[in-house]
Amino acid sequence: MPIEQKKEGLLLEHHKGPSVDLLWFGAHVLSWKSAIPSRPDVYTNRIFTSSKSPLDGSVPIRGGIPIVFPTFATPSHPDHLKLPNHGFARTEIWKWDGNLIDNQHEITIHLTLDDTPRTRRLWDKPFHLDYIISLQEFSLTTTLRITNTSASAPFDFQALFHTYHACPSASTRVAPLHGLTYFDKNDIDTDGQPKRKVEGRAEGLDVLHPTDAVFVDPPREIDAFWPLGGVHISTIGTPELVVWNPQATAGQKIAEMEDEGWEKFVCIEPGFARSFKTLEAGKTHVCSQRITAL
Ligand SMILES: O=P(O)(O)OC[C@H]1O[C@H](O)[C@H](O)[C@@H](O)[C@@H]1O
Repeated sequence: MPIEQKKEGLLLEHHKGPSVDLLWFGAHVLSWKSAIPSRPDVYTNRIFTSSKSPLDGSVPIRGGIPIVFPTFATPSHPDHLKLPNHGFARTEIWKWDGNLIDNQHEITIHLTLDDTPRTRRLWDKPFHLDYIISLQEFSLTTTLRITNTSASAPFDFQALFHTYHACPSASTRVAPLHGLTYFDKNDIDTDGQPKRKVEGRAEGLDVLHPTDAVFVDPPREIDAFWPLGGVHISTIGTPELVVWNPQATAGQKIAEMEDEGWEKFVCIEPGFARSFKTLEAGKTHVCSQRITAL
């Protein structure tokens, strides 16, 4: 059965072995089990989800691929001030709109979210979201289409795939980011804003220290690599990239984080994390990430 519908979500099982487990709550991808071309029979989970995270919808999930929309982090935009951290897309119940593709090569499904009286109380804008999840033999693609369904008014949003890549954080590097400008959310200037810096590690960024960096205009092709593996990430429509790992001191204080959880992931988050996208009435913006297991 390539697509199993469960009460709480879906299990996608590709004909060649990989699988994805996701919830209706937040359209949250919890796991992606994939092999790599050089070892096609060995499946590992490529996405970290904290074992202490309740999955019953009572609180946002710690791990997986949270969908951030319509604000990133603590809201700053005047239209966003009633929104929770990272917005509401990760805590709303999404609808399954059926399978788009289900064959030997890929399984592609489509979920949707529309504004409701509850979302309008937090952010008074009409919208439609399409979330398309595509599982191939060695890759997972997540695509978010954001549509402004107003007949007349634009809105400003942020959106991002807050992907918790399962990896040994102490030996993971992310590249190529060398020479790029980033804003360091762990180093705040006297004006209360993250300091602007330039990434200097030619061998790749590491997260040996607490890292919360928002890169501007990153390359569309990024690698994360560690001694026994890696992922290649291709993005579309995402002008910024966040790399986040709290390390122990901050990590121990994070809600729903399992013990030493920060040693098991690096978040690599393409999207709008600093800038806002203005979407005119009736228009759609598409953000996408394709993650290939290496
Ligand atoms: O605790 P959460 O709302 O899941 O956010 C976790 C982290 O997400 C992002 O990566 C932000 O850049 C961090 O500043 C934040 O701490």
